[in-house]
Amino acid sequence: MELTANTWDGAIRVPSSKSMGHRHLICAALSRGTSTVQGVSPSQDIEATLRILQALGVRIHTDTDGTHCTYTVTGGMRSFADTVLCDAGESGSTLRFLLPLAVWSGNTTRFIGRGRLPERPLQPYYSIFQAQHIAFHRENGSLPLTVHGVFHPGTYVLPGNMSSQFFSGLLFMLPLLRGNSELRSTTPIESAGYLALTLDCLAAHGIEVQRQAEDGYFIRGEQSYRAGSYTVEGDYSQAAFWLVAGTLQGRVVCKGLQPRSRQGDKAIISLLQAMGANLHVVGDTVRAETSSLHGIAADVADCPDLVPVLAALATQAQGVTYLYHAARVRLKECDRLHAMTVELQKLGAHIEETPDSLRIVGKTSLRGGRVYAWRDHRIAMALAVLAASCETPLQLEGAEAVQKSYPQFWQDFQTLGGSCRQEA
Ligand SMILES: O=C(O)C1=C[C@@H](OP(=O)(O)O)[C@@H](O)[C@H](O)C1
Ligand SMILES: C=C(OP(=O)(O)O)C(=O)O
Repeated sequence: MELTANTWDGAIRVPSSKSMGHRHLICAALSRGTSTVQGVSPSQDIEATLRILQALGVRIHTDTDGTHCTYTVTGGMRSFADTVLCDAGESGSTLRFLLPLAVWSGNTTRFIGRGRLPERPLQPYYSIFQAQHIAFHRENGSLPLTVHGVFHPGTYVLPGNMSSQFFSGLLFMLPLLRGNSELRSTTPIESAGYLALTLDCLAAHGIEVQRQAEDGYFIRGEQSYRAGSYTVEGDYSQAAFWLVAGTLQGRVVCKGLQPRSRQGDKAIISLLQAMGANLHVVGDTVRAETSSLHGIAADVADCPDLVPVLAALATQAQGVTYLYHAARVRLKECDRLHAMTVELQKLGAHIEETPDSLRIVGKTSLRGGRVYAWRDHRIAMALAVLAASCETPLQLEGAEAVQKSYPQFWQDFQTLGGSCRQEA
C-alpha cells in the first residue's frame, strides 16, 4: 500500500481496549446469567476469543452499529462428547487466557493457531500441566495442542519474565476451583500493568484476589463470577500511534481515553512528555501537536507494545533514545526489536538492537520507499505514522496486518489527513 501524508490534522475516537475486551468477554462467559459487553471495536483477536468461548458452549449474541459491537453473553460452558476445536488465530492473549479455562470446562480441547502463535512460548503451562497430571499432546512441538484433565487447588509457580498472560489465564480459572490457591512468580513480573487490568476486571465481576508480597496472589476458591453490564474503555496502545503522529507533524486529537485508566500503555503520555511533546489532556481527550523532541532512556518492561512506535518516534528526536528491558518484545507477532531495526534502517535511521534493547540516534531525515510489516499489526502501524516525516511516499507491504487489532486503522489514517492507495 502506498502511504503519503503532508501533515496530520483531525480528530478520531480511539478503538476500545483489546485487552479489556478479551477480559470482559471471558468474565461474562464465566458468569451465571446474562451480561452485556458494550462499545467493543471488533478485531481478529477479539473474534478469536469469541469463537473459542462459543465453541465451549457460551451463548453470545452480537449487535453492531457498524463500528462498535455490543455482545450479549449468556454465561456457562458446556460439556461435549467430542474434542472441542479452539482456534486462537494469532492471538496470544486468547490462547493463554483460555487454555486453563478450556481444561476447567472438563472438555478435551484442541488448540490451533496461525502466524507466529505456534512459536510463542507456552512452556510455563506445560510445566503446570505436568505438575497437575493434566494430559497434553503437542503436534510439531507446540500447536496444535490437545489437552484434557483436572486442575486442583494449590500452589502455582511460574516465571514472571516470559508473559504476564500466563498469570492472567490462571487468575481467571483459579477462583472457580473447589479450594484456595496461591499464584507465585519466580522472578519480578513484567508487563505488570496487564495484571492490574485482570484484577480490575475480576473485581468488576465480583471475584476477589488478594495481592501478596513478592509478586504473589492468594485466590479463594469456590467464587462465582457476577453477570452485569460493562462498557469497554478506549485503547491507549492504539492511541499511541496517533499521538506520536501528531507530535511528529501537525495536530491530532484522540477521544475516548479514560483518564484514570490502569492500562500500562497509558505511559505513552508521560513518555511523550518526557521527550518534549506538547500534549493537552482534557477529560477523555488528548491532543498532540508538532513538537521539538529529544531522546530519553525508557524502561519498557511494563509497556512492551509501545516499543515499535517509540522506536519510530525516536528517529525524529534529537540525540539518543534507549529503550531497555525489551527482550520479551522479540516474542510477539514477530521479533519486533529486529523488525523495527531492519525497517527503520531501510528508511535511513540510525538504530541498533541488542538482545534486550534498542538504541536510536536522531534526528535523521527519512527517505521513504519500500518497507515490510512482518505480518505484525504494530509494525505496520508504527511505520505508517512516519508517512508525514518521509521525503517520498512509503510503500508498505503487508498493510492488512492491522486487522489483528485495529481494522479501522486505514480509515482513521485518512480521517487524519493521510492518503493510502493499493499498489497495482
Ligand atoms: O494481557 C494482555 O492483554 C497483554 C499482555 C502483554 O503481553 P505480555 O504479558 O506477554 O508482555 C501485551 O504485549 C499484549 O499485547 C496484551
Ligand atoms: C502482542 C500482542 O497481542 P497478543 O499477545 O494477544 O497476541 C499485541 O497486541 O501486540
